[in-house]
Amino acid sequence: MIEFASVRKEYPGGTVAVEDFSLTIPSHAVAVLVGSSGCGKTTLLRMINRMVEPSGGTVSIDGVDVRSMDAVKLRRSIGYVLQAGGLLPHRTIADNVATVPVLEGRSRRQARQDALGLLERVGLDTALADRYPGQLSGGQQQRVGVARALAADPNILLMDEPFGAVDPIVRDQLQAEMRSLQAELGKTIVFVTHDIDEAFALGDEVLVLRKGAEIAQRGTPAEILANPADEFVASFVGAGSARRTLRIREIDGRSIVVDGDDRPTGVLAR
Ligand SMILES: Nc1ncnc2c1ncn2[C@@H]1O[C@H](COP(=O)(O)OP(=O)(O)OP(=O)(O)O)[C@@H](O)[C@H]1O
Repeated sequence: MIEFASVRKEYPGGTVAVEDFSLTIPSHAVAVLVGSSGCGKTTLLRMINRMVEPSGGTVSIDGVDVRSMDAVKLRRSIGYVLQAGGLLPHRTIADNVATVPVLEGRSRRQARQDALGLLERVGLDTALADRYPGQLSGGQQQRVGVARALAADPNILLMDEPFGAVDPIVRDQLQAEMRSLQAELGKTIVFVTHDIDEAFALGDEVLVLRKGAEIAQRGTPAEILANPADEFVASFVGAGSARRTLRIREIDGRSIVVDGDDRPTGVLAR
C-alpha cells in the first residue's frame, strides 16, 4: 500500500508542482495518474522512490514513511520505467536488465540467466540479449525497460509515460501485454500518462489531475466515463480517441461502451 498524506512539493524557484495531495493506493492495484503536461504527475511518482523529496506531508509504503528508509535501497527495491527507456547505451540488453540484481549481490551468471527469463517474459527473443539498446526498436527498448524494472522482483512498479514514444499499434500491444503480465504478477503499479485512453485501458483506479496535482476526479474507468465530475474531466474524457466502440453495457443506469477486453471506452450519447 502506498499512501500520500497532505503531500506538497515546491521546487527551488517557487514552482508549486503539488499543492496538497492525499491518496491511498492499495497493494496489487494499478493506479493511473492522468493529466496534462506540468500538472505534477512525475513529481508525485518520484516522491514515492525519493528521487524528489516532498516539501510537506508524508509518503509511506506499507505504513512506513519513505524518509525513514535508505534512499538507495528504496530506489533499488522499486521498479521504475521511463518514457525514454532509460537504458544504459553502452551496455548490452542482458547487462541492462541484470544491473540492479548484480548491485544487490547476485552472481553475474545467475543475473544473466534471470535476465534471459525476464526478456522472454516481456515478449522479447533472447537472441537480442547481446545487442545494445540502439540496435532495438522503440517498442523493444520499452520491453527491456519493463524487464529491467522487474529484475529485482519489486512489489512496486512506477511507470512514467512508458509507452509514450511508440506508435499507436505497438502501444496497444504493450498495453495488452502489460495487462496480462499484471494479471500474473499482481504488482502495485503507479502509472503516469497524459492519454486518457491509456488510463482507461490500464487502471483499476484512474485519477484525473489538474495543475498542482489537484484531483479533479478519481474512480474506476467506468465511474469516470459514466459521470465525469465537471467540465474539465468531461473535456479530458472527450479528448480520447475514436478507437473505442465495440459493445454496450449498462453501468449505473448509463450505457457504457466497452472494448473487446471489457474495458470501458466511452459513454453512449442519448
Ligand atoms: N526540478 C525541478 N525544478 C523546478 N521545477 C520543476 C522541477 N521539476 C518539475 N518542475 C515543475 O513542476 C511542475 C510539475 O512538473 P511535473 O514534471 O511533475 O509534471 P508532469 O505532470 O509530470 O508533466 P509532464 O507530463 O510534462 O512530464 C512543472 O511546472 C515543472 O516545470
